[in-house]
Amino acid sequence: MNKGMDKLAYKIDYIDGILTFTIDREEKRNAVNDEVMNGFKEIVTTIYENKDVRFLIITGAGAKAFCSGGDLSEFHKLQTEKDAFGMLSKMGTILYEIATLPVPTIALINGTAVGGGCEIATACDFRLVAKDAKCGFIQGTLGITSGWGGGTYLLESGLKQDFALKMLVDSSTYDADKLYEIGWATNIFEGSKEVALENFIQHMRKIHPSVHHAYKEIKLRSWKEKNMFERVMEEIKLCAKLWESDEHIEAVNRFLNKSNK
Ligand SMILES: CC[C@@H](C(=O)O)C(=O)SCCNC(=O)CCNC(=O)[C@H](O)C(C)(C)COP(=O)(O)OP(=O)(O)OC[C@H]1O[C@@H](n2cnc3c(N)ncnc32)[C@H](O)[C@@H]1OP(=O)(O)O
Repeated sequence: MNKGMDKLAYKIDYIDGILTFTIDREEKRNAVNDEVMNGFKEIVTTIYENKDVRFLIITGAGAKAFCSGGDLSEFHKLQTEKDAFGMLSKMGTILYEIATLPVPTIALINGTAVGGGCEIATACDFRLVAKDAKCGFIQGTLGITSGWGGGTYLLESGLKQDFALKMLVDSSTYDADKLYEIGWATNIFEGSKEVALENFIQHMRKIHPSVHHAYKEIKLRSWKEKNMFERVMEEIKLCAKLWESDEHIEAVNRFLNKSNK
């Protein structure tokens, strides 16, 4: 790192066909700011330009959090529905691009995944969840709904409809065992996340990439038929409307004031 320069908010590693994107803001529980969004955009471009990439892994730095959602201190400055829609639709579009990549995507959930963090994980094809991690669509506690399209991915994820909708309306966190029981977690792991990942992909690795691309195409064809992108954008509009509400503004102020004490 150059002297005087801030460290990047994310890391991108590439080893042997595996591209790993790590949100690197441990001190903010890996909250997504504008720089992280741009990093996500960068990996989408990298994957389309580099045919050697076979898997995308998304994870968070440290052991505490996978991702705590949008950076409340940064995005709280957005005051109008229009401004909120600008930020939400930027990330929502990037997340849709990630969700529609031709390679398998894996959320390696090393710790808490809440709010937008839970949306990022839900947009991935698979979720490997650390035994002590808690995850949830907690947006309701802030007086808003999921704002990056995660509600739509969840409702299309094949989870029993009542479980999926309950996760959204509950707005609370679930532990790893419960997440596995309802089908949101693909696997639960204890110990090293790298080992958990290796165990998970060891069979997939032996399969030719064209087979993976074909299966993703089948999945994504059905999404296109269901107008997923349009539905994601409608979801984002609903969140942008609630963004201006007193309830949202007060809830975020409460969180930020508590954190600053
Ligand atoms: C905007 C998009 C929207 C969507 O579309 O879904 C959302 O994502 S809304 C949801 C936003 N996320 C949250 O409401 C989660 C807020 N964070 C927490 O509830 C907790 O921090 C935690 C994730 C459960 C972790 O708790 P803990 O381990 O006890 O850590 P602290 O609470 O002490 O936090 C440490 C440090 O990190 C800062 N922090 C945490 N999350 C965020 C965040 N989302 N944005 C900005 N900053 C965040 C927190 O303020 C602390 O900072 P300092 O006080 O400076 O140490």
